[in-house]
Amino acid sequence: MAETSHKAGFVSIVGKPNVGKSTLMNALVGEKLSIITSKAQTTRHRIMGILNGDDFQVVYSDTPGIIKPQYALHESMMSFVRTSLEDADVILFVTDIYEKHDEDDVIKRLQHAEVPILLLINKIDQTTEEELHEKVAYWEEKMQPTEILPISALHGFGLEHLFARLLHYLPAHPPYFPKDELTDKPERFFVSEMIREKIFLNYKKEIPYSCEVVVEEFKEEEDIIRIRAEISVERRSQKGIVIGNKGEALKRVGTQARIDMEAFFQKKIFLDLYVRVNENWRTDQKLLRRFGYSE
Ligand SMILES: Nc1nc2c(ncn2[C@@H]2O[C@H](COP(=O)(O)OP(=O)(O)OP(=O)(O)O)[C@@H](O)[C@H]2O)c(=O)[nH]1
Repeated sequence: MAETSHKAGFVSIVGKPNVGKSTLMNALVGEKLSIITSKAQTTRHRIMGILNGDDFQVVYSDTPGIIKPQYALHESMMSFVRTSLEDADVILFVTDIYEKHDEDDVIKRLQHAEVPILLLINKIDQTTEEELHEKVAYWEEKMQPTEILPISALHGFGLEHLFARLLHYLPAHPPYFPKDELTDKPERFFVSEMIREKIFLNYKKEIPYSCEVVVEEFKEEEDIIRIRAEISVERRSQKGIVIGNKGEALKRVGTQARIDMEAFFQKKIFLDLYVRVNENWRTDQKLLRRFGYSE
């Protein structure tokens, strides 16, 4: 294979919260790298998912949903989106059939992009043809993207065509990463994300947004991985809720996360979970840095 016939590039997946960005990246990469829940703002980091072929390498970036920042954590989440847009060779702007037409803030960010923008209308499994036509017409007028593609990330509709169009726009370039690499994130990152996903699934209201997970210990032995992770909450009252009556709630989170980890690492997992109060960590720059919210 001649080096020049190889295509490689960075593809940024951006859009509002909950439109299906993580579902799309996982479907395109063929691995569950990004956690998915029905709650908005599940993704807090930029997560790269790399898809390798003989003559291509697509480096996808899943990013946090675009919001107006309300505290330091949000500022940091939005800085991940900004750098991801700056690096992009192709932008996948994901919207869905439910998104309200108030996206001017997002559109302003994309207006200066000098790379192709593929606008994806997701969740078409839940709409009618007529509604879809309306959405397409709306976006054509509002944003004039390079292409508009209707998809269903969850059901895999339209993804083959999307991939073909992506490859078309990808520049000729040698691979950026070794061909056996799947992501830029270390194992510990995925461990903390699996725990965070279970927190999102098991608690209500502000609790998921007030929790952060740090893996304090990750010890791989021959037949077992021993993991110790700490869940930070913002207030004492939240600690009680996360632990639950006789520790039952925390135990449930641990059990569910362990099952996912055993599937991911193909190894037995011993998981030890602690809860600690780190007051106002979402606004504390030092703690945010410790939790990995800086580039
Ligand atoms: N019906 C339907 N639901 C979908 C589709 N794609 C994603 N979803 C659902 O939409 C919800 C949000 O999906 P995510 O992939 O977490 O969305 P996101 O844009 O990454 O969300 P943030 O982390 O908030 O930015 C989940 O409940 C998904 O199962 C789709 O094609 N059809």
